[in-house]
Amino acid sequence: CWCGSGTKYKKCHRGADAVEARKKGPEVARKGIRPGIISPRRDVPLHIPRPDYAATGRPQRRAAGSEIRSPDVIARMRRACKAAAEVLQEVSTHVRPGITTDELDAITHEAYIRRGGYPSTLNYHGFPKSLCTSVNEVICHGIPDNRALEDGDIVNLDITIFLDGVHGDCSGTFFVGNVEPESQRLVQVTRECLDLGIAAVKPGRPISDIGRAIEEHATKNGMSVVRAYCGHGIGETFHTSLQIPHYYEPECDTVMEPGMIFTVEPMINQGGWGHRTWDDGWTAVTADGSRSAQFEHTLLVTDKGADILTVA
Ligand SMILES: O=C(NO)c1ccnc2c1ccn2Cc1ccccc1
Ligand SMILES: [Co+2]
Ligand SMILES: [Co+2]
Ligand SMILES: [Co+2]
Repeated sequence: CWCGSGTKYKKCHRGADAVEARKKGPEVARKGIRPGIISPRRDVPLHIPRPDYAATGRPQRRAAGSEIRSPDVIARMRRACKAAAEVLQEVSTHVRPGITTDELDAITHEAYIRRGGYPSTLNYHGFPKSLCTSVNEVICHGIPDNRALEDGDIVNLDITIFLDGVHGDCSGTFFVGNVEPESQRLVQVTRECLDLGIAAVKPGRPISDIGRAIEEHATKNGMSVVRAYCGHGIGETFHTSLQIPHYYEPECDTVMEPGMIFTVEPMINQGGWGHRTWDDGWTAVTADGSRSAQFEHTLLVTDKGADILTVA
């Protein structure tokens, strides 16, 4: 299934997810149409090295390899992840009521290129922009468009840079102007979920420890964990076959080992965990219209725990 856990369809969250969304009936379906307009794709100067899929949109299928990264890849990942964190920091300073998500995309696009990097999401499976901007009930993969951010919104900016042959991936959820307390609490709990998930990273322990720590904290606070999108192995490819569920999935029993590099990127909903996808094929929204927040880091497993790489 989607998260690679091999769970049978009837048990897998995607099956339950689809059933849940159908139960919601037409009022959810109507929301599937994008309100904004997407601008033409931005160019990347030819001197910028680009990933294999930049021209075709399709990443080369590679056999599942070792998840243990070489010292050379680790060194390059440290630089790419630092650059990603710097870009996130820089772009977040532009978040305010009135700016459009497309303008944020343009700022991000230039910030990557200024650092000699390629926007990893651009044309990744055909994704049309250099940044994901997920506003309010959008869970992830929001496409920048001419929608202006409004006072009271929350917006996740998901940054991934391809630099020196490797990908650095991080995201944060930011307040637009004055945000009401319930949404502030959602963002706070989501940041705590990321911190607790990373604290659970220990060599010798199974990957499922991460989702257990996150799900416990989210549900304790009356919130839910999105099940359809996971963290992932990352390095010379944007995604590897390693999946990191943010809910407790005992079947995800891969043992964490020093040298592994993956993201933890919990998406936490105010209401139920169900999602649906807009008709653009990318934008994921909560099935019940409640708000969703996300934070993401790329981290290296060390013999003591986790070394967070996406720090500016
Ligand atoms: O790890 C990610 N973000 O942290 C991540 C994972 C997979 N696809 C991604 C991202 C970001 C952007 N896309 C592009 C896209 C491709 C196909 C379907 C939907 C979106
Ligand atoms: Co699944
Ligand atoms: Co990301
Ligand atoms: Co990611």
